Amino acid sequence: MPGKLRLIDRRSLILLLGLLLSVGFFATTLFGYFVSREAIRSAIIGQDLPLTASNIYSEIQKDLVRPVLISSTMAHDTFLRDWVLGGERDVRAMARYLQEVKIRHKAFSSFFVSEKSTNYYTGDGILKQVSPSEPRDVWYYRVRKMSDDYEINVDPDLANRDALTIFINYRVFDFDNRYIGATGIGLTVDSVRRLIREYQARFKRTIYFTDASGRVVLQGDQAPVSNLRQRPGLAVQLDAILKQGGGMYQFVDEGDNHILNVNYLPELQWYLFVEQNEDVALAGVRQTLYINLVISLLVTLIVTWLCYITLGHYQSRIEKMASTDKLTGLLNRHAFGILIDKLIASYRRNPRPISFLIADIDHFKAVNDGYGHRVGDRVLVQVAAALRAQLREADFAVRWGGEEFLLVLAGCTAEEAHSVAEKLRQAVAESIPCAEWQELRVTISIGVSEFDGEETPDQAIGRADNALYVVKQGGRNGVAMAAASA
Ligand SMILES: Nc1nc2c(ncn2[C@@H]2O[C@H](COP(=O)(O)OP(=O)(O)OP(=O)(O)O)[C@@H](O)[C@H]2O)c(=O)[nH]1
Repeated sequence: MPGKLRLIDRRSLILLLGLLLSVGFFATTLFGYFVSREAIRSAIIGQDLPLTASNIYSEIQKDLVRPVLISSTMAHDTFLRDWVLGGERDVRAMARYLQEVKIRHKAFSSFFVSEKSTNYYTGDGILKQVSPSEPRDVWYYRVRKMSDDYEINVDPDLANRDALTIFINYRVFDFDNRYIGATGIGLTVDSVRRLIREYQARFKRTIYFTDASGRVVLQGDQAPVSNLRQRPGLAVQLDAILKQGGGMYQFVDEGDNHILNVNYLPELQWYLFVEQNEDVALAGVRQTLYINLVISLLVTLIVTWLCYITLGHYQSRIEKMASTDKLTGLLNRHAFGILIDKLIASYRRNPRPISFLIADIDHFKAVNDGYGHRVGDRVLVQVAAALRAQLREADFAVRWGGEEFLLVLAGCTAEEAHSVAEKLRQAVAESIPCAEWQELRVTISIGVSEFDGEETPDQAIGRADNALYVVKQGGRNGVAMAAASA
């Protein structure tokens, strides 16, 4: 029973250790995760998105603001206005002018459309005449009516292969402020698109430009939608965002939280949207969290397993030390108490004979006195070894007293135990217990009893002891069977 109790103690200890380690690891891993998540979140809000926005902004300024200035210069150019007012006579002069502008500013095209003649002039001369019924000329009739000085028109139809083409359409007035046509240049915004693509690929950010209505006018490869009002999470706050003209926002789209940085570009009357899907940004830390949890679990399992093995090892060593006689290696009386209880319990369930042998070395005092205690000890060890040699698996031998031994033979009747005792007696008598003292011989006397099921084990051993006494009285070196219990 104490052994079982100790086992339960060991299991509880290991469970407690495992629990403590798991809770500790789990708490630190989770704490680390939340700290990293907050750090990433504040970096997205405080640095990443504003920085991306300002980089894109300066790139778009470089790509678009300059062309607006060029178009403005063209619209206010006295040559152009004088040439129109002079009756648009020398087409080649206008073509040269437009060609020059195009080459000097590396534009994709340069143009002037006259209100009076409806001619569409380019660097090559008259391209065509614009007409209100021609869908491709719709832009001109829009520009003609608009109140602003210019518009920026992203024209996908005129895309030059993969390159997106943008036209700056600038209204031209004569010196009396009468509308006389529209001029400007067409250009590609490849560098902006390249930058957008790069940011999107590297940081998994979505970048696009919208006009004041929320329509997407410029994007990398793909904007989430062509109009932001199609995104329910964003649509509800879109008007407020566009009205405020920029800031940091959040919205939920398809279950994911998105952080949004919006900037208004007054030069273009566009809004720059830089958006980060927070769940995508946190995928890395979340993966690290899972890996950490798995590592923590493995470490916990390994540590608890090692502790379980080590504790078991030391426990069995301590148990062995506590239950064994140091000199002979036989069991001591404490161990006997545990084992005999088990044996008797199994006898109660399934009665099988149990025999006891009490063996005592004859005249051992004389050995000690004659050869010294060291030799006496060696004799004890040798006799113990001879006893152990007779044991089967279910049997056990106990150092019962100084030079007295008890053998418990399970499944052995008194008759069988008697013959075992006789063999033992002979073996000891014939052995040389100490190699240094070849002439030294010892004998043993043995009393044998069989447990009758009615008595206690102590009583059966007492009967064997009485039989031993009889052998001693009879001259020693013999075996005697105990009398039946009274
Ligand atoms: N060397 C040694 N001697 C021991 C040990 N334990 C007990 N003894 C001695 O064993 C001797 C036992 O002597 P007695 O009880 O008189 O018995 P005996 O001399 O064997 O005589 P009988 O039993 O009558 O044959 C004592 O002198 C004890 O001191 C031990 O561990 N080592």
